[in-house]
Amino acid sequence: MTTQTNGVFDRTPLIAGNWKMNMDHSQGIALVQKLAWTLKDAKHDYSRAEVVVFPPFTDLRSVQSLVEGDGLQIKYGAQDLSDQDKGAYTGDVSGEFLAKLGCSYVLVGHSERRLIHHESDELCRDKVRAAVRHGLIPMLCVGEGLEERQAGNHVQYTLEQLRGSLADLGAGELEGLVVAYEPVWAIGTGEVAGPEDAQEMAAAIRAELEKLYGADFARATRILYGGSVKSSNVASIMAEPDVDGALVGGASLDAEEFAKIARFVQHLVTDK
Ligand SMILES: O=C[C@H](O)COP(=O)(O)O
Repeated sequence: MTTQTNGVFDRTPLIAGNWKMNMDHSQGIALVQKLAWTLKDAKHDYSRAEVVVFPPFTDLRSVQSLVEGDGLQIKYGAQDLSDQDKGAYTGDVSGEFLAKLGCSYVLVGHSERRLIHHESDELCRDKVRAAVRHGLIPMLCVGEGLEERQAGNHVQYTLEQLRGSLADLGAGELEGLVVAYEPVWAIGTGEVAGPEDAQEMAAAIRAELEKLYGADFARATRILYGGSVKSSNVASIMAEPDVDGALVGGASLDAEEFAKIARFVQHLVTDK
């Protein structure tokens, strides 16, 4: 990644909106349209802060038509994918299909998949591999629960998830990988990890990536923070040198608020 920087490294900040199971396809179109207009009015420079949305599967074709038809610079991705490419896997969605819908990214191992659907590190690893196989950039989510945080094991726990979800994958296969650190106790709760907590974990993740894949890979990898991010707290989180963006849930459902978050980040980069 090039152009503007966060901290001391050359990485373009990324603001991602995970809609979760919200917004049907017509609501989704309206949200993307409003987001695009709001950012256009504000003269948002996408090369300084990339903007990505993760709608539900059923919205993707509509979002694709809108983005391609109107030549929007907003990117989009899916919230999950199968580790398999095709066959008797009822209800699953192949990375091949997502690539055909123009998805750039795919979330892997979001805490809601790990907790509600009991996805293991091994399955996440196979999903990362499936994403890469189809030219999708995996946005791998990791993060501890309240129990690990209170026991002081949060770094160890999160790095174990990271290693397990990337096991046997080589640096060459993972170009563009994005890691999202999401402390589960801060998701949708209004509790935000302090900027220093986000930095502590982002730095630990980067150091681990360096051990696994070397310094160049670690320097190029974007690490996002997720958990109750809003326009009122994004600036302090983004001021940390190892935090390269945000994975936003609830606040991404409001086009004006989400645009404001992206605008703040772009200004931080521009004003540096
Ligand atoms: O994917 C997004 C994260 O789970 C954060 O969600 P939230 O911003 O609603 O806390």
